[in-house]
Amino acid sequence: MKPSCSLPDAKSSPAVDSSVLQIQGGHPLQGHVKISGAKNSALVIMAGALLCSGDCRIRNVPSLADVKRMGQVLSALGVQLQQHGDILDINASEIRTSKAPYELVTQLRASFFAIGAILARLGVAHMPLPGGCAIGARPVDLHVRGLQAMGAEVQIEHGICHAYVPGKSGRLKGAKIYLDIASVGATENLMMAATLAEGETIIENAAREPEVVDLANFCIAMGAKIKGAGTSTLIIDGVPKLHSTDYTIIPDRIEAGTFLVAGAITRSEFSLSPVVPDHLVPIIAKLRDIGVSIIEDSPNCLRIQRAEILKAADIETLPYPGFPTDMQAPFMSLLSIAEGDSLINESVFENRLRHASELNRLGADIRVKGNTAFVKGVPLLSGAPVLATDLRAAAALVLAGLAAQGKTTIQGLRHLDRGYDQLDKKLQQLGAKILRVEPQTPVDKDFVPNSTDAEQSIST
Ligand SMILES: CC(=O)N[C@H]1[C@@H](OP(=O)(O)OP(=O)(O)OC[C@H]2O[C@@H](n3ccc(=O)[nH]c3=O)[C@H](O)[C@@H]2O)O[C@H](CO)[C@@H](O)[C@@H]1O
Ligand SMILES: C=C(OP(=O)(O)O)C(=O)O
Repeated sequence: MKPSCSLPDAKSSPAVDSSVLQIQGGHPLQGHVKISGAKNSALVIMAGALLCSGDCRIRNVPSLADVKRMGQVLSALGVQLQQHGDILDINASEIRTSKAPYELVTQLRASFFAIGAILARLGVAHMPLPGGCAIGARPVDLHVRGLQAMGAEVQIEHGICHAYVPGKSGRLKGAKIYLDIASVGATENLMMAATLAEGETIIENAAREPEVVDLANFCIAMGAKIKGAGTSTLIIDGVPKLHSTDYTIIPDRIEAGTFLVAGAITRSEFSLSPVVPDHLVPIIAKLRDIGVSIIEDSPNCLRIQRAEILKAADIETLPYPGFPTDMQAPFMSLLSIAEGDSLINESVFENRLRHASELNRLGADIRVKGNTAFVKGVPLLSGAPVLATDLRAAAALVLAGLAAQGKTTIQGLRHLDRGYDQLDKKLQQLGAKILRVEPQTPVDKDFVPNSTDAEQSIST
């Protein structure tokens, strides 16, 4: 592999956040959309490649700002990366430094998940506290306590988590770990650390998300000994070394869910693939409660059918296989135009309802108290300027804009671009009137609503 990194450096990334999305709502979607690889798998599997002393080829990598930044984190550690389309080659045979750069790590959450892998390889790691969506405090205490249980000395000072493994071998030791919360990131971080530890690690109350299983399968493909992935007990037998592999990431269930909601909210019929229907069970079940029909065209292809009436439904977000917190905001958009009153309880993150007030700008009737949103369905939304406050809030506003009468302008696209692979382009291909306007781009006259557009309604 050539000693270079083909991912752009952070400074050369475009200042995407000054651009806006303009949406002319009320146009039904049709055709087929291709679902990209899962963001939350890609990011943690890139961290997992640090465990391997040889080449790793990762396929179906989505094109996302977070993936670029994660690539830059690895590159800053001295790891070799090469990208060709959706294939990413990573060679971590040499990790030159144990210090991850603050400017990059603080831009995403998953960067912190690499501390376990760095510690397992080098016996020392210095990792700034992470960034990611501002949806709650998001501490890393479970990650730290798990690493300590495996024999690491860990201290957080001046915003940096310093960890080292005392003793000659520099290897972490297998341990029994109980997670107070079934944290996705802590499960992944500790699982990676345990693959190269001495002896057996048991993680109880482990997260069961498909992305955790994907990471486990990737590690197993490199020779790790992991049992129980997808259950709440993980048993990892440490090995001294992991070998090269060629691995394909699962489809993104949250992107697929977002397109299903796009179909429901615009009362459209189209198909999407590839998907793993099993990963979408809680999302499809909730859409069916709301009155949306979804059929399997083929084993990995779903078709959403035009919804006649959208009915209110209650939602409580929960760890997998419960309803995913990452789909809560998109469903809030959908329920805002359903018939009747819905109650949404966000129980995973303590501050993840900020999109409610932006949806109200579009004419929704949502009241928030604590972690609960009371959604009174309205017959119609109407376009307005809105601001995205986090990744899924951005998606929710795009969906609401597709359904609203007239023009919606969305700012804060840096959130959207962190986690959706060209959402606007994919929607355009389905027939949506959506346009990204860069600061220097003259405004497209077609997107200035005229009376015909403004009068057009997608209501039944
Ligand atoms: C990059 C990535 O994969 N992000 C996903 C991951 O985030 P992430 O791994 O950060 O989410 P967690 O599962 O860890 O968080 C769940 C809850 O546990 C709490 N907690 C977590 C760790 C800890 O040490 N202490 C603690 O108290 C969090 O504040 C939160 O309230 O899972 C979330 C829950 O499905 C998803 O919304 C994110 O999209
Ligand atoms: C919360 C999310 O991402 P992150 O954990 O990367 O902030 C998300 O994907 O919705």
